[in-house]
Amino acid sequence: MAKPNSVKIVEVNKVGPPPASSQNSTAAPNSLPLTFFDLMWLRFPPVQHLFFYEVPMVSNPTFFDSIVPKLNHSLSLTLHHFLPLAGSLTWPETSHKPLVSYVEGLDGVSFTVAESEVDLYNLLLSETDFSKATACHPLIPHLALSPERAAVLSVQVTLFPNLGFCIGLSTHHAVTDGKALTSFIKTWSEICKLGGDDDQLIKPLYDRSVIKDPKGLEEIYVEQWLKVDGPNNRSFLSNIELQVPPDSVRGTFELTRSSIEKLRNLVEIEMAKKQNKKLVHISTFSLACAYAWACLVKAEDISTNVVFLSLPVDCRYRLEPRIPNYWGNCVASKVAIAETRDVFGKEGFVVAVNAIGEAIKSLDNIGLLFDGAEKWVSGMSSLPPFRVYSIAWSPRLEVYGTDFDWGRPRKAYVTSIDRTGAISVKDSRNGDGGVEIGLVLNKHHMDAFASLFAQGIDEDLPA
Ligand SMILES: CC(C)(COP(=O)(O)OP(=O)(O)OC[C@H]1O[C@@H](n2cnc3c(N)ncnc32)[C@H](O)[C@@H]1OP(=O)(O)O)[C@@H](O)C(=O)NCCC(=O)NCCSC(=O)CC(=O)O
Repeated sequence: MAKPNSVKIVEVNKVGPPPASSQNSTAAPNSLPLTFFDLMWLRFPPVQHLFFYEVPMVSNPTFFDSIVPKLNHSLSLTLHHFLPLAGSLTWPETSHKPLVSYVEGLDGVSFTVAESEVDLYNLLLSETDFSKATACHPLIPHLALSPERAAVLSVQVTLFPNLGFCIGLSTHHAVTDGKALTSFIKTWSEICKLGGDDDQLIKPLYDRSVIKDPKGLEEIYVEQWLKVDGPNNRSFLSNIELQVPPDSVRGTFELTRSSIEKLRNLVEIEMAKKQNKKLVHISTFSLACAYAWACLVKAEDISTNVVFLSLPVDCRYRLEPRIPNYWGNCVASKVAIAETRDVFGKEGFVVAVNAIGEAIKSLDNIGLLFDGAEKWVSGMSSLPPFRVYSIAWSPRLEVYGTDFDWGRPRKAYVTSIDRTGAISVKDSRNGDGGVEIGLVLNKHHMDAFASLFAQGIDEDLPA
């Protein structure tokens, strides 16, 4: 019997933008230097996503003769505006830092077409069972990495006969963050839906001079990376091999709009009781992250005195001047800190909201945005001896709005959290302003988390 995780690879080809001669001058630059924001992620494992689309009764001919060519052609048109994604990262001896460049005829996006041979669709989308974390791996495209060269994007489309298909993406974080990747995916889906290029689409800003670096972080990060397993280590391979823990399972948990409102009321009541005027930031994001974090600390029965939660912060709206359309990496990191025993307490969730709120509130002071940034690369190049929780993705990136012409995704996963251990936070599929939490844990911790998660929102919280 076939193992319930196998797909048949039908073809692998390379997709690039249309030839330069056939295009107008709005193309993205062929080559870009990395900024300090990019350098932070130089050896980070690929960020991987899966988007499942339900297309009942989809046949093999429809998929191979219509859907795949449509996705392939629109990808090519889209890459014209996002050339770095079709390129490669290199670090020539003549350059003091790495760069990403696209060379026509050499580079391109690896595009794999596959067919699922078993019912992976129902296995992975089951609402009642947790799927094995590795079950979805055959749907994720390989991102070619070698010491000398790293691919930036690879794509895989996989057919589930009669059920639908899935689009898998692997990307290199040193070239794109969540906002930049989302702008590419949204543009691709729009072009696919419209059936051609659209000049009205918002064009990315590639100008690197808008990124100021008064602390000299670029120099610091380059020096630090060269020294990790160095001297002069210009490799793209990580010194830390992040593994998917054996026996881990993948879980998705929904906080509906009304659950979030209940949580918000709970926090406000607790704050009023204590006449605590300190808490000034109670957003949907902080409530959702705090709830997941508090449940997780309890489920994992953490024994350290203090717990940390690292939050990604989009700096595009926080730099002066603002750079909303900047394309590349522009995320910083803020860490929320709480005493573990307080998180375990009856008001653990409120403690977690406070900790996250304080971390986010500190961003009002732009001077604190890069506080401690000198140590960000050293933090990335070694594993801490204790659990550091982190958040991946953001509800604001609205993955469930990604419609390539086959409707909203039936399900979207940030699958790479299985290596990083991050908590993924996304918008809710039903578009009600709720939040979807994604986790990969061992089965024992997942069961404990599920129970705590359900208890907390089922309890009679004031609505
Ligand atoms: C620091 C933050 C997380 C804090 O978020 P918060 O929502 O708590 O606070 P905030 O000040 O931004 O927003 C306060 C309120 O205004 C609303 N609001 C503000 N700006 C908005 C916008 N542009 N679009 C829609 N809503 C917006 C919020 O929804 C919220 O309302 P309401 O409470 O009603 O909702 C965020 O500002 C931020 O930078 N988010 C982006 C993170 C990101 O890019 N992540 C991807 C990283 S890359 C990645 O993850 C890849 C990987 O590593 O795997």
